Amino acid sequence: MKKAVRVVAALIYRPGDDTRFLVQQRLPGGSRGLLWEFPGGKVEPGESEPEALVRECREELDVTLHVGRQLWAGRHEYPDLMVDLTLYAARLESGEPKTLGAQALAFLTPEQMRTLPFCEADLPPLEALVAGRLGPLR
Ligand SMILES: Nc1nc2c([nH]c(=O)n2[C@@H]2O[C@H](COP(=O)(O)OP(=O)(O)OP(=O)(O)O)[C@@H](O)[C@H]2O)c(=O)[nH]1
Repeated sequence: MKKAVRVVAALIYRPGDDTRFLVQQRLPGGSRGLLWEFPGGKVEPGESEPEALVRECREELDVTLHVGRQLWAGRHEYPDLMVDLTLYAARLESGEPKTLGAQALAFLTPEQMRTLPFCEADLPPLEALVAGRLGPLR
């Protein structure tokens, strides 16, 4: 059976600017290398989704988040992996994002994001974001 992973990701905005969100480009070489995605990662056993998000973003970006509403959840089947992806809104509480685990980082509008090659699992929430269908961030 194909491996299934629970992945949590965040639509991260800076306090006072909820028009741009942080996206990252994956490192080259690995699965989905150089594609763009929302920061986050796999949920570890015993962890809540918000806890996993806070941990991943501390490890990968060296920032502290305040995790808010769940915005979207869905499943995507890749050739190698089944991903159960949940997307949360999150406010950047402290720290300036660093490229510790990514090729590149950018704060972009949804329209700008759409011009980049994103991981396939992110396309439905990205379209919903562009269409204003994800609802309020808070
Ligand atoms: N963080 C994150 N992962 C995503 C997104 N969309 C998506 O398909 N994924 C996939 O979810 C999986 C888990 O994410 P990860 O960041 O922990 O995976 P990884 O391959 O870098 O970690 P690993 O080397 O420990 O396996 C990856 O296969 C990744 O491609 C997204 O928006 N954010």
